[in-house]
Amino acid sequence: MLGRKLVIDYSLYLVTGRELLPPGKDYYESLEESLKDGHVTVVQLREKNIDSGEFLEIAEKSLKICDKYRVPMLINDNLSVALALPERVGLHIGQTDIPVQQARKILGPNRHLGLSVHNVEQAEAAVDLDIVDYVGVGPVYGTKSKAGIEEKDVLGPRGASRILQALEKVPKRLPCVLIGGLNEKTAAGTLFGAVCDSNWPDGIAVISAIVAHPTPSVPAANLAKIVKSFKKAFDSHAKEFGAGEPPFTSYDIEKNTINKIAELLRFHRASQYGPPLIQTLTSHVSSTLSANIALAFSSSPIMSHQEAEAEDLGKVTGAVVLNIGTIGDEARRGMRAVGGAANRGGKPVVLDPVGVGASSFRKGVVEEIMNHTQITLLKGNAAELSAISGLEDIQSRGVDSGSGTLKDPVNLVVSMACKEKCLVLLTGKEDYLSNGQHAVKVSNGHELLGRITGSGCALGVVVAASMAAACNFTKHNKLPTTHLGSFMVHSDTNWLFIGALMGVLSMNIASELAAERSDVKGSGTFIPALIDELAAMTPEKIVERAKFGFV
Ligand SMILES: Nc1ncnc2c1ncn2[C@@H]1O[C@H](COP(=O)(O)OP(=O)(O)OP(=O)(O)O)[C@@H](O)[C@H]1O
Ligand SMILES: Cc1ncsc1CCO
Repeated sequence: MLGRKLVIDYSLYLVTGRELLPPGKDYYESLEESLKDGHVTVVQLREKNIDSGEFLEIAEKSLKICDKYRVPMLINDNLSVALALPERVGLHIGQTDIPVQQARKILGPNRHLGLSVHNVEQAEAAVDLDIVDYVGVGPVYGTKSKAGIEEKDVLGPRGASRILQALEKVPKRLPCVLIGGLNEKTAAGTLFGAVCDSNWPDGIAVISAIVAHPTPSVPAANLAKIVKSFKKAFDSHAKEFGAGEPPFTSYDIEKNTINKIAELLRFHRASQYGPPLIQTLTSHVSSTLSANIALAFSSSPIMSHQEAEAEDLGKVTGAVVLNIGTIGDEARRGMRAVGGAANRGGKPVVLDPVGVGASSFRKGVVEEIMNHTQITLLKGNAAELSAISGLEDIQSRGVDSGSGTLKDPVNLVVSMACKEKCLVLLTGKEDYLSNGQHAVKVSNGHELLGRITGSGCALGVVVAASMAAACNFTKHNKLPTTHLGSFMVHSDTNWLFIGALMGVLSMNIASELAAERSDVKGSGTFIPALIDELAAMTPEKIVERAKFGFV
């Protein structure tokens, strides 16, 4: 690598866009307001359709403002404008601009040079060349400032994460900035979502969220806070566990687990917060059973998938379930709105990717959901989780567990939890739950659960209700938490994990008690008995019957 002088903090990278200014707003005034509080860490001047003379004039005036606030400046595309400015002004180029090797040759070794990359191949090429100082990775979402972006080119956090993985190969880390559609709503989930095995984004590049705002210092401060929280949570976590591990601080999760579960169920049953509202977007097959199961488990179901009411409901929900069982266009749109509202409110989100391995349509839907929403818990049977993880040892033919057995279920849940940065619950005869550091195996349950339709879907609702209870519990006991999208980093113990485990145990122990009843003759009579036994579930029954262990 060449020794360059300028060291840039990429945390909040402002890209200018005079065409996006609110009516009547002066460009220089907007730039000064954006920088004055010290939140923006670097500025890129982006000017389209003007000649170099005018660009240089704007750049010279902009540089005065940047210098005043000690913020480094970069020029977009225009090599001659960059060269006409002092060497401390860098250049950012795209894939269709002057080839990067030539740009470096002309700029010399010391001028800062950035490159946009849109896919893994371009990222690998940038790494191999070893002549740029950082890359911009995007577009993460479709954006107003770059018309003509097609859906297929939009990376989403998961696509960005794949590019970060490719960048990781460089001996000296190549910094990277996420760009495209980032704003106060998308920033946190995107930063976390783009983290891969041992690489992470250095910051976010923002255009319209700042430039189009009448008071740009406000979004600048909010966005800087989000990046700072990400870095704080992520850095301390990464030091301890490595970049790809999810940011949970559950060091003492194995201690007194059963007592914690009992304490949480006691709190949930008597909660002064009232039954948590569980918004469930689910199949028409599972809807009624899931709603009754939620009621039996001291929760309040609402089975709405309407986009139009997502924001209103988001203010009052305790948790949401996104179940793709019989998903159509309306629910697909609804999931985007409901998932976004839940993430912004810090509410747990359960994803049930029903039958995901059965069709490419379902695969696409799940990929889409995981891109627009930060999932708190991913729940699936062996075929479903294998399909998502890319394992091919189990072929999915439908929506039920079937007879698939996995060679290494513990490794599957642990690695998926690390990769997807969420809790992962694998269901079947035995259930496995992991947060990426710990994995627990639950052996409770009854085979009748496998002989009724929608038991897995209903379990998703019970787990969501249990995690909503965990959130109320931490709030009630004033346990310190950090809200970052739907991530909740608990400094004491991971109550979301405890909550999810409480849900799994409650449902499975209820199934055993139901199956033992003399009035249960088969799967038909089992369903009402299961609802009754879940309603009658107590901390004592869980303590007495729970069969689980850390594996
Ligand atoms: N043979 C079994 N023995 C014990 N418990 C079981 C058995 N089969 C399923 N279960 C339990 O049933 C619940 C649902 O898991 P399952 O894997 O059947 O979900 P699913 O395939 O998603 O179901 P569905 O698609 O019908 O909703 C889990 O709690 C699981 O432990
Ligand atoms: C049978 C069935 N078909 C689509 S969803 C569903 C319920 C189990 O998930």
